[in-house]
Amino acid sequence: MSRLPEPLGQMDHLLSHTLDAAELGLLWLDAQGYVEFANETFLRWAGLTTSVWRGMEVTQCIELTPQQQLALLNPPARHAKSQFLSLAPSGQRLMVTSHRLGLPGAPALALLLSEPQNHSEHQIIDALQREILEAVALGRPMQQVMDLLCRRVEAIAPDVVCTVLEVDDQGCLRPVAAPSIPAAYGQALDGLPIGPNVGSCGTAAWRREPVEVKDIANDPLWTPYKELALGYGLAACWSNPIFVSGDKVGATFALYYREPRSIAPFHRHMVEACVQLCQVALKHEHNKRQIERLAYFDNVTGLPNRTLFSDRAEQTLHMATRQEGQVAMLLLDMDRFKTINDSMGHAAGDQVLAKVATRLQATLREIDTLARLGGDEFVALLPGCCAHDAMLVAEKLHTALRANLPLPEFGIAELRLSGSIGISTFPGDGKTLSSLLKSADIAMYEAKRTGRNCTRYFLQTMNQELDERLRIESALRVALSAGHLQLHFQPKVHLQNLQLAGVEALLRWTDAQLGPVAPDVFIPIAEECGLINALDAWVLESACRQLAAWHEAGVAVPNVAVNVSALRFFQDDVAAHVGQLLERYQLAASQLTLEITERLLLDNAPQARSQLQALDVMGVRLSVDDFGTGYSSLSYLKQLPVSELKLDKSFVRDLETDADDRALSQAVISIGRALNLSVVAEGVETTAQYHVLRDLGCEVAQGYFFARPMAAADLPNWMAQSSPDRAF
Ligand SMILES: Nc1nc2c(ncn2[C@@H]2O[C@H](COP(=O)(O)O[C@H]3[C@@H](O)[C@H](n4cnc5c(=O)[nH]c(N)nc54)O[C@@H]3COP(=O)(O)O)[C@@H](O)[C@H]2O)c(=O)[nH]1
Repeated sequence: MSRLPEPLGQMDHLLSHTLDAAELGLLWLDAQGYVEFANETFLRWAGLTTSVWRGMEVTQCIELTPQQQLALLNPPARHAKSQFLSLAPSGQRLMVTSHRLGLPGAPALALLLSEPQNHSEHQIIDALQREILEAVALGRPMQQVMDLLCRRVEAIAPDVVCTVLEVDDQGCLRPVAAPSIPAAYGQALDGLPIGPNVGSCGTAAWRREPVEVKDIANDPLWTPYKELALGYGLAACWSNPIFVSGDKVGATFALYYREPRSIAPFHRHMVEACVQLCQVALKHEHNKRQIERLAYFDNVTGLPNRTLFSDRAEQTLHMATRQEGQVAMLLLDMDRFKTINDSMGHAAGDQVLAKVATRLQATLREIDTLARLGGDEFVALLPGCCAHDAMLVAEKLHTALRANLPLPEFGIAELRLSGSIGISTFPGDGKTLSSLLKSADIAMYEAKRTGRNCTRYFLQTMNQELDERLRIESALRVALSAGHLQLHFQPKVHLQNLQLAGVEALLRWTDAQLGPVAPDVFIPIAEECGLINALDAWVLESACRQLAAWHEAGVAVPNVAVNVSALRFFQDDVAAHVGQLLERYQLAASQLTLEITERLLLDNAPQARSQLQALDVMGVRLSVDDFGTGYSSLSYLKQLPVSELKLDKSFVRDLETDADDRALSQAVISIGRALNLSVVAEGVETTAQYHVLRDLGCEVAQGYFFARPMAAADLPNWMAQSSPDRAF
C-alpha cells in the first residue's frame, strides 16, 4: 500500500484496499493537477515506485492532450464527471473516469482508472468519439487528429495497426497518419494511384466499398505489394473508404493485423465509428481549405486575390527596402472586356479571365506574383526587376494576351484580346504598396487614354494630369446639378438648295474657375467617372425641349441631332427615354437624330443592338458620326438600322489639295447612295470645300463655312439672314 495523505482514516484504508482488490486504479489530485494519492494498482500499471509519485504532475502519470488537461482542471460547471481513454507511461491502456469532488479539505479530483476491456464497447467508443470530436472542434490540424485517432484505436486494440491515407485530386494515396508503421512503408505508399488491385486501401477507394483481406500473403489484391507489407509484419488488412462530398472518396481508414485473420466484431464496430470520425475531420479540413481559398484566392482565375497580393507585396517591399533592391509593379487592364461580358455573357467572360490568367502566369517567373484585383484588372509584382526589364515583361504579357483565344464551349473559334499596362517601380515611383499601385494605375490609365493596347511608365507629370482630371470631374458634377451647362446648335444645310436640314446640339460649359472647357476634354472624363448617362440624358431632354420651343415660336427647324455616348447604350434604356421625351414634347420621331459612333455598331452587343432596333421601329434617325475614321468592316451598315453617315472632317479638310481625301470622300458618298443613306459632310470651312462636296454629290453639310455652333436664341436670326438665296 502506498503512502496516503495524513491523516488517513480507517474508511480511506478500506476504500483503497477495496479498489486494489477490484483491479481499479485511483489517483487523487489537487486543484492544480498534482498527485496527492495513488493506490497500488495504479502504481503497478504506471511502473512507478511508492517513493516517487507524490507531488508529480498528472501529465507525468497518464497521457493527456492539452485540451483534456484543460477540461480536467477547469471543467465546465455542469460536468462533474468525464470519461476518456489514455495511456500510462508504461504503455498500459486506461479508461479514465474523472470525478470532481468539491469537498472542503479534500482532494479536488478523483481519477478512477481501469483497463478498457473492463468497459462496454459502447463506453469505449463513446470516449473515443468524444475525444476526437473535441480535437476537431478545437481546430487541431487534420493530421494531428488522425494521428490521435490511430493511436487511441491502437491503445484500445493492441493487436491492430491503423492508417489513414488521403486520396488526392489525381486519385493517388497520400499517408496522413500511420503512427505505428515504419516511415519507409508510408513512403512506399505515397503517391500510389488507386485502382482495382491496389492492396486493401487502393482497392477500397477505387471500388468505393470496404475491402477485407484476411491473408495478405495469398490475396491477389496484394500481389504486387505483399513483400512490402509482410516485410513490416503486416498480415491482414481491412480498409474502408471515407466519403467527403457526395460519392467522392477522400481517404481510407485501415486496420492491419499482424497475423492472417478476419476482423473481430468489436473492431468492426470501432472502425465504423472511426470512419465517421474521419469523415467529420476530413469535411472540417475541406471546409477550412475552402474558406482559406475564398479568403486568399480569386475563385474565377485561381490567382491570389487582393488580400494575398497585398500581403506578399508588403513582404517584398520590406525586403527591397532592407536590401536596397528594386521592384516593378505592372497593372494590366483588359481593353473593352465589358463588351465581351455584354455580348457573350458572364460565363464566357469568366472563362476568358481564367484562360488569360493562365497565359499571363506562364510568362512570369516563379518569384513573381500575379494577382487579380477584381473585374478585368490584373497586377504583377516583379521582385528585383528594373524599369527596363519591366517593359520587356510587359511586352511578353501583351503577346500572351493578343494570341487567339478560342472558346469552343461558347462556339467562338477566334477571340482577339488586348490590354493596357501601367508600370511603376520601387522606390522611384513609390515606397509603399499603395503609392506604387496608385502610380501604376495612373500609368495604366494613360495607356488607355492614348489608344489602349500599349504600355506606359509612370511619370510624375501624370500626377498633375490626374489632379486636373479630378478637378474637372468634380466641377462637372456641380455644373450638371446646378444647371450651368448649355447647349449650342450648329446648322446642317442641304448643299443643293442651302435649306436648313436640321441642327446638331453640342454641349458647352464655362466654369467659373476653369473657364471654358471643351467637350473633347470633359466628355471622356464624364465617360470614365460614370457621369455620361446623366449628362447625355440632360442633353437629349434639353434638345427636345428646345426643338418644341422653336416649333411653338414658328421657327422651322426640321430636325435636331444629339450625340449619344456608346456607353449609354450599355448602361441605360435610351430607347425608353427617347419614347418618353417624344411624347412629353409632342415631337415626331423623324424630327430626332441620334449620332452614334461606329464602334458601337461594330461591337454588335445584343443590348445595344436591341435598343437601336427599338429606336428604328419608333422612326428615330440614327447617324454614324465620324464615319470612315475607325474601322474597315462595313457589313454592319446592312444589318443595323442606320439612316445617315457623317463624313469626318479629316477627309474634308484637304479636299481641294489631296487626291486621296477626295477619293475617300467620293467613296463614302457612293456607299451612302448605294445603301440609300444620306451623307452629311462635317467641318466645311471654305467655299472650295463646299463646291467640291456639292459636285461629288454630297447632300448635306455642316461647318464654320455655314455657321458656327450658336446659342438657341441666335438661330432664328441666322436662319433669317442665310436664306436659300444667299450665295455662299
Ligand atoms: N456624348 C456627347 N458628345 C458630345 C456632346 N456635345 C459634343 N460632343 C462631342 O464632343 C466632341 C467635340 O465637340 P465640339 O467641340 O462641340 O466640336 C463640334 C463642332 O464644334 C466641331 N465643328 C463643327 N464645324 C466645324 C468646322 O468647320 N471646323 C472644325 N474644326 N470643327 C467644327 O465639330 C464637332 C462636331 O463633331 P461631331 O459630333 O462629330 O459632329 C465631338 O466629338 C462631339 O460629338 C454631347 O452632348 N454628348
